[in-house]
Amino acid sequence: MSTPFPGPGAGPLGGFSGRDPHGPGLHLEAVTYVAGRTLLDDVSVVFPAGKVTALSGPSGSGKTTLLSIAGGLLQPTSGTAELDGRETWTGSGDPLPEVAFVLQVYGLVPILSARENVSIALRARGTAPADADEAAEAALARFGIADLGERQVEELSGGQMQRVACARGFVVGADVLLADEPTSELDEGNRGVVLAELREEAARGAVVVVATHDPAVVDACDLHVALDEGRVVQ
Ligand SMILES: Nc1ncnc2c1ncn2[C@@H]1O[C@H](COP(=O)(O)OP(=O)(O)OP(=O)(O)O)[C@@H](O)[C@H]1O
Repeated sequence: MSTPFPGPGAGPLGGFSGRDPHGPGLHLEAVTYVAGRTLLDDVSVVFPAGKVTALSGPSGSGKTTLLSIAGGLLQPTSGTAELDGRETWTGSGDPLPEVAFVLQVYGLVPILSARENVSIALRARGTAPADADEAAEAALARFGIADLGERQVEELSGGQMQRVACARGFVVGADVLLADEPTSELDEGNRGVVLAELREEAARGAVVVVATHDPAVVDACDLHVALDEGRVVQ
């Protein structure tokens, strides 16, 4: 079964061409990151609001590093990452409240239930516990795992954990959603579900960036930025 959510096609230079470079979105300008060696080298790219951008590249090409700088987890060695004119690096390594991540390593708390893992993302932002729990259940349902809400995360399969991580990232309704390989453990049907949800987030105006190795995911995105050895090659 092919993905039921084909995008308009991710053309060459999709991350750059044909758009106002100053439009709403996440703007990275001449970003370089050095940690022993140069991991990102003079990267300038725009992730526009309302679009899903695929970030592809071989393993080790710098995708996670780029997402981390884009979302304010890491300070660039030089250059800037700005969300609508505001630097995402706030000096602490905490992301802006407008930014949500789906992390490649999930970052779930193993002894908490799936619902609790999703709920805490909202509670941390000040949502009342009962409302957060209700929204968490709805978010789990978006990814087809409503029945797993009470299960401890350490009892779940890799793919189930990945869907909990997706629910936790998506539940916030953030202005910026940065998803690092969110479909790597999923079968084709569940990959289609995640792609549809990514498109929903963009449709409500969010900046959505998805790091991926999967050509089917790239094809389903609106735009495509490719990295190789820390440089943008497409
Ligand atoms: N804190 C760090 N210090 C030194 N090197 C690092 C650090 N973090 C990542 N690296 C290296 O930087 C390079 C880019 O890593 P990164 O995780 O960004 O790549 P990636 O494209 O996301 O890879 P993958 O597809 O395997 O997840 C790799 O060679 C990695 O070993």
